[in-house]
Amino acid sequence: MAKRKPKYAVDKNKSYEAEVIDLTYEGMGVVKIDNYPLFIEGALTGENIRFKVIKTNKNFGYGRLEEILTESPDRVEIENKIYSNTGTMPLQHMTYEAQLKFKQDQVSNNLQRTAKIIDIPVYETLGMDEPYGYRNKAQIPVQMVDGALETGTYRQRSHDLIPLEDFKIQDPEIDRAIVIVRNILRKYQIEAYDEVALTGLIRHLIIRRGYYTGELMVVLVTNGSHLPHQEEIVDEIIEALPDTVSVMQNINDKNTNVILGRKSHVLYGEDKYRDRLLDFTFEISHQSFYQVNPIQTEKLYQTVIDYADLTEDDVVVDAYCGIGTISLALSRHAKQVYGIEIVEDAVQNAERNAAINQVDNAKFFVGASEEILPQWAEEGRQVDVLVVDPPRKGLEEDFIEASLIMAPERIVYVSCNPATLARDVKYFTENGYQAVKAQPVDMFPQTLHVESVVLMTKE
Ligand SMILES: C[S@@+](CC[C@H](N)C(=O)[O-])C[C@H]1O[C@@H](n2cnc3c(N)ncnc32)[C@H](O)[C@@H]1O
Repeated sequence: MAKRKPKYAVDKNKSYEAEVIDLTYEGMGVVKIDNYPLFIEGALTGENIRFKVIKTNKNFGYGRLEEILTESPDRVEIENKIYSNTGTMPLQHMTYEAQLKFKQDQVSNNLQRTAKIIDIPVYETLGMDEPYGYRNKAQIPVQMVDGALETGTYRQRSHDLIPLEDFKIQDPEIDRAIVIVRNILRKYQIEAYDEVALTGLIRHLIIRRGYYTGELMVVLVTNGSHLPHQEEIVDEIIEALPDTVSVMQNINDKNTNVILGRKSHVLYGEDKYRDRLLDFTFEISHQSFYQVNPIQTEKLYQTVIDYADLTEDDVVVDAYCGIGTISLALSRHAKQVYGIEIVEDAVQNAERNAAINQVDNAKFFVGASEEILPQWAEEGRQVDVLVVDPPRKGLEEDFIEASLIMAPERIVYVSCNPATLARDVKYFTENGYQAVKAQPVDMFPQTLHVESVVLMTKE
């Protein structure tokens, strides 16, 4: 007997009208038809809309926005629709004030509503005066389009390249550099990699730029080691972009979505460029993490310094320290800082950064924080302030357990994911800590990413 289709409150491909009652963490408008929730991209809270149902699941569905019947005051006109196809600026239809509020709500919803940490104040998001042109790093896919090597960005949820020269949220000097390198590669008839046929050479172009130094690093990610006309290409890059201090080739010959391969070598200069933050100079190698929004990074780090509230007798652990940026910023206020970082290149940068900034009270350790901290706890090491800045998945239980044994007076948690932040803060608050305050910082305007800092103290 044929299976009967399940019946939902709505029918697929039919249009409905409803009021948008909320936004999801992915920025989609939420409507309800007979209590059945549907998510609609591009709709804003408070708007009355007409939408067509495009997908139905057991507990919720998705709709496509057809018409906005009454518009939210938070809506701004999108000048160029191309960015709606790229997905690089998913909040571009919202005023910047509304974006900041959306991010504050993400942090407070996760901490207060989901994790039930109700007494923590979540402050207004620290925003930018000019929320465009901020990214100091571009990782640009390269493809052949109509016979020409093109740089741009993928169409949303695909690997089809949309050629683009103005990325809006990147440093305009980086946009300019991408076009220059693209034209040089075209001149020497270098083929882009084809990920279906597995032929061709150039996969990605990575450009990083020091905001305060202007120094440029250019990385050509190639499928194979031989780069025809290597010398001419490198010479032309340096001539056209005289601020270039490093040209690297990274070889990635695997059939994978991962951008960087394991092997790299220097084609010009050294494997590093420099930038400055809070009066420190940092050397950054191509494998190392470095915050992408320099103006906001200084606000983020200043919040960490304020929340850490150090005295000159304090010993600090900066876990997930990258190239030692937070460690050095805190070293001025502490007796000793210990950084932990899993990427070896980043630790080498951190050590060198301590040396070039004449910091002699910061030491760095290569390894997983969830392995190193438990060792330190077992050795009975003392720590007064613990700073953590983990990747999106948050902290491992072994790490939290070790922190509880070491029992620092203050824990400053820097997070790029409010959901794992709330999960981890809850764990701490159930084990002898209280959450004191939370400060969202907008590191990624026009996008859904939410960064925040939380202070916890020992009860
Ligand atoms: C969000 S970044 C923060 C880096 C640094 N605090 C900063 O502001 O530039 C997270 C860092 O954690 C490192 N990392 C990832 N997993 C790790 C682990 N298990 N143990 C130690 N470091 C890790 C990454 O390589 C990266 O440098």
